[in-house]
Amino acid sequence: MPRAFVIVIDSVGIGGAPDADQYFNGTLPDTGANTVAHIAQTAGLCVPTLDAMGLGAAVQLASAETAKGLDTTPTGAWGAATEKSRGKDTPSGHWELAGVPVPWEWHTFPDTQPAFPDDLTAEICAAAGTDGILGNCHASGTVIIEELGDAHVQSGWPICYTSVDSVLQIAAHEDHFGLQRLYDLCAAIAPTLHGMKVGRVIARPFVGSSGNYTRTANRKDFAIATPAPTICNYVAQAGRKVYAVGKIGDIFSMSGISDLRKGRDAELMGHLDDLVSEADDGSFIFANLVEFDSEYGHRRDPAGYAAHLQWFDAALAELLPKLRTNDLLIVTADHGNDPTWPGTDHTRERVPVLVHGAGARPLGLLDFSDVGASVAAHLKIPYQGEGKSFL
Ligand SMILES: O=P(O)(O)O[C@H]1O[C@H](CO)[C@@H](O)[C@H]1O
Ligand SMILES: [Mn+2]
Ligand SMILES: [Mn+2]
Repeated sequence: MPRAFVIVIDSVGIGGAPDADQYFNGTLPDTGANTVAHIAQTAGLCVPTLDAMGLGAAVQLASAETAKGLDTTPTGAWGAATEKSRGKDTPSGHWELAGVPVPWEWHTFPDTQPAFPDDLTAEICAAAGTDGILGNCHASGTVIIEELGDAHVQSGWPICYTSVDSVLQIAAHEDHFGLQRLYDLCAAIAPTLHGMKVGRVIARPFVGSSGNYTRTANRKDFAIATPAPTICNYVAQAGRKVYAVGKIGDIFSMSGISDLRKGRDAELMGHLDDLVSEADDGSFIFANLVEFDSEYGHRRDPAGYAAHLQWFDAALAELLPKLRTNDLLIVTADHGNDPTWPGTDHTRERVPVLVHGAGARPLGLLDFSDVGASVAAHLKIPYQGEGKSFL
């Protein structure tokens, strides 16, 4: 029986979103942002496997820009997908890839201090058992723990911050505040935030001492439930297994998912390698590799981003020959995060859809949800999500 692998390389956008002018980093619209093309231009990019799957061709189709050095004639099926959900965040992108565009406007918090309404702050304090919170503003997560880490350790107050995304993030020290206490705090306030149509409460634990605070891999997202069944649910309803790798479990609140494997990106590639040999016939393997976004995109580090793409390209080159004859593997992304762009937020972009196991052909301009529909078609299961199969 056929199996389907979808690997989301988080934030690897290819420019050209027709509505980029409606999305911002600060006051600057995302018009012209292009994660892959601008990394190739500023840092240099050597990704022969992705390019052979169609990455360079997809950049050109999406944005009419050329990604320097990406000029191979594709030997895979390739296209560029456009998002319709009104959000350039991770849940919007993943849900739509999974066949469920977001039907509502997300609630975001203003770029003011305080950013959060007083009644919400009071609820956080009550749940945390503290007299106040720190932060209460838009921030970069690595910068705010540098700035407020000492005050957090001294006062015991949680550091609460947000971004242009529909999120409330809480940073707290694993030893001084406690990891489980942080998770419990996020879980306690999540229903209120979800009721406000805030997509996620994110626990951002960190360790270390003054001048040396670092975030750990124990990040946990408490996401709002999807408004309709996703490809994960349809696969599960057909009696097949759904393996989630990385953040996928959090993004879909584990709905439809029967096996979860987590870790840093290098470990996640190891999990994918294991799953190529051990995943059940007829199953769906859905992976997210987050470090493109969290370590390099938000940190505006084009050289680091290029190196991580090159690492992934080499790992993918080792994985592809191990796939079985009937396996389908799709590499795609959920939004952009151009590391050459002002600000530290995501950028509204089209994403690549690079398909191994479906011949060599251009698929043209696609919708995000065509990915979910194609997985269903490949697995030959009933599917009532959005999208049209490109197979
Ligand atoms: O700066 P950090 O904490 O990495 O935050 C980033 O991560 C959040 C969730 O992916 C985004 O909304 C962005 O703000
Ligand atoms: Mn993302
Ligand atoms: Mn992000």
